[in-house]
Amino acid sequence: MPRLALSPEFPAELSALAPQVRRDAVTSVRRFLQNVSGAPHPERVRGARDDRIATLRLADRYRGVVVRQRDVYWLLTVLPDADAWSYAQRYRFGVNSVLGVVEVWDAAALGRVEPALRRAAGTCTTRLFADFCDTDLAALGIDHRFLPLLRQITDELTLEALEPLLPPTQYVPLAALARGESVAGAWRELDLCRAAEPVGSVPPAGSEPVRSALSAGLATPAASVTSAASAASITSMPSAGPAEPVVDPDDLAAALLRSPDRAVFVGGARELNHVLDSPGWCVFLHPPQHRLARGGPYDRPVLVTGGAGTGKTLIALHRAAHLARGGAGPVLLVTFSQGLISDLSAKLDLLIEDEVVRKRIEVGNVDRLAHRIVSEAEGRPPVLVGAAELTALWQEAESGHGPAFLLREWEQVILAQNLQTLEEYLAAPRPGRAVELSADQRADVWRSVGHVIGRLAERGKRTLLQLAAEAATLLGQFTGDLLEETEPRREPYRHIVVDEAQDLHPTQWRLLRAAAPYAPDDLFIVGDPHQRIFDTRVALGSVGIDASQRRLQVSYRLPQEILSWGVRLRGGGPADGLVAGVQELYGFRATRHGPRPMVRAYDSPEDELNGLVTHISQWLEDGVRPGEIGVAARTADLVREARAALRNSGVRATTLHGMKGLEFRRVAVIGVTDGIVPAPESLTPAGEDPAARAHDLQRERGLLYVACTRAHELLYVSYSGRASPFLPT
Ligand SMILES: Nc1ncnc2c1ncn2[C@@H]1O[C@H](COP(=O)(O)OP(=O)(O)OP(=O)(O)O)[C@@H](O)[C@H]1O
Repeated sequence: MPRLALSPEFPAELSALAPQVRRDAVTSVRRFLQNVSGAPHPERVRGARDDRIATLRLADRYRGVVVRQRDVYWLLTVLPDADAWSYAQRYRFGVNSVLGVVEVWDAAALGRVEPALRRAAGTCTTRLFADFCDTDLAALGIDHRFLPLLRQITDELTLEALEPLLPPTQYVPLAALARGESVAGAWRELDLCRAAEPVGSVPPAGSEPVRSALSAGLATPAASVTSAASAASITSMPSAGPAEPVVDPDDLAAALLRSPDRAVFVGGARELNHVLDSPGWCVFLHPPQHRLARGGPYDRPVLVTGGAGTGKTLIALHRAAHLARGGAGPVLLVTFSQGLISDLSAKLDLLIEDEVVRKRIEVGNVDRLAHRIVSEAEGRPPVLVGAAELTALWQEAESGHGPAFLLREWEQVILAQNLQTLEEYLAAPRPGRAVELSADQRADVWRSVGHVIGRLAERGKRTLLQLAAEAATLLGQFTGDLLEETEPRREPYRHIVVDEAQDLHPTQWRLLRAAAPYAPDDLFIVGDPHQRIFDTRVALGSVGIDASQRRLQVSYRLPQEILSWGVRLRGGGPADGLVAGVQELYGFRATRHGPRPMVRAYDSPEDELNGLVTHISQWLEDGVRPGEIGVAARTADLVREARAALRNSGVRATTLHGMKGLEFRRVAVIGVTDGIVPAPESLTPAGEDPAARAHDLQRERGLLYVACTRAHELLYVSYSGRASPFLPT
């Protein structure tokens, strides 16, 4: 029986075919898998660069292109006959000698550019890689067949121009060397392209240890398809020195298994259907995503940070699925809003076929969790206080400071540090609060807070943060020291996976920490401090979560043009929170190019709305579906006006806050006007607290950045009158 692996391009090409051709092609692939009569057989391709390449007739005038080795077939694409033959003649395939992953070379294009490269090199004496001998390059997995061409490269720009023609595992270490990295540094970058931690892997001499703080375990197979890298077999060289991984370049099956972004094995018709019917992200993970989602068990909590569109949510989904398959206990996947809960639940339904496994995962947010715990403990649902009522209470309690100041002090200093007594408050640091308070002033504030808490208690009402704090205390009582060792513990979840972690308050973190036992794989957290849209900045260490950190650098959503513009908009500067210290956007990059963001100035708000309608109509005429378009504005009024102007179009309009976690093909952000963004009413007056105002400004910037980074194809931004000061010039 043949062993069949599919590449991500195959389902994509297949779905673009006419229905009858598609049906015939699927039937042929099924027959091929079952090795029954009528199954297509491999036919050699004349002029192919790789003698393992063949075609399979899958439908009338359509062929699949395969790389085969013994009983292993890697089905790359399906194309009309002539295109299939030229595809087969264009590429060659290899195995990276260091990582053991498959590599696809655009050999025809490289052959075409070679004369030009040689000519350019003839007029120049410098060579980009002159300082590195062939042995250095071999240690970085550079294919020896590429060396003659590589030796002609004179500068970084030429190397960049070659990037689309090279496998990433060749380009990444070369780009690192070109940037001035040492061989060891380039090796570390290459090592990030692994989909699983190798057993017994050591870097070349002279490099620092690169083994992650995470476990070195290989991945567990997914339930339905044999996940690549799950059976990665990197053997250790039987030498006297430390174990070096040895890759067998002729073992295609092992290489495919190590390449979860390039191949997935399907064992039967059901698995074939699952791969063909699921979106690509369900099946093919990029190596760093695979390594994080399927790695472990992790003996400490894990925190994954990364810019917009780096796949954090996908990793969280795959991690939750992986943990649920492990079956150790219930999994909670935490996200931010009700809308995102439905979105993630629907994605989990797509990702997990097995109902029993799916039922092990609950998707929720912290408020819901707190509500449930307190309801169960008290026997009735808690009553929440409304914003207006709370403001009135702070006004009533005023002690020389306004309601906004007091609320911030309560939430960001007192609740954040769980301060229980005046003495604790007097001794507590007040990070992020610029206005100094004397001991007497603190005592006044404490009295005001006590007043509000007392009045709330009299009315039987609570804020969401109070609810979270109470729920954490209740869980602490269930699981605390008072229980006998033998008593079953009462944490409701075995694993918690947190998405959009940047906006959680310390009190909410305490609740989550209390909701899972201290055990391997307890907490897996993903977030981006640059996308924070609420005023919470917390280092996880300060709430008892000692997480090991991983960072993602590549955005798969954004074209480079939107990414670079967004980074300038965000300020590019560091952001604090989640980890101790600050996070930079440095190194954040995209994998593709697209149009530059369109920034349009209008004379009046009416003209601006007309401009929006014109652009959206054009997009719809271009064939973009309404559901693929997102419109956002800072204020609810502007959103209402946009909805009215776009009525019946089916296009979604929401606030900047509402864009969090979403993704659209095209995005229009309107009203990016001075006086609207940043929203004046959400800024603390500079005279009241300059540090709070600076934080407010950063938060408003973050909000605009979040909305603008939702587009994976096109971004349109407009304003009327004077532009928002946040817009890059
Ligand atoms: N393995 C993959 N296969 C297919 N598409 C992918 C993959 N990884 C990422 N993407 C693309 O990138 C998009 C962004 O992924 P995701 O929403 O998980 O990123 P994120 O880091 O959570 O983004 P943000 O922080 O901006 O909300 C996906 O919707 C998808 O279009």
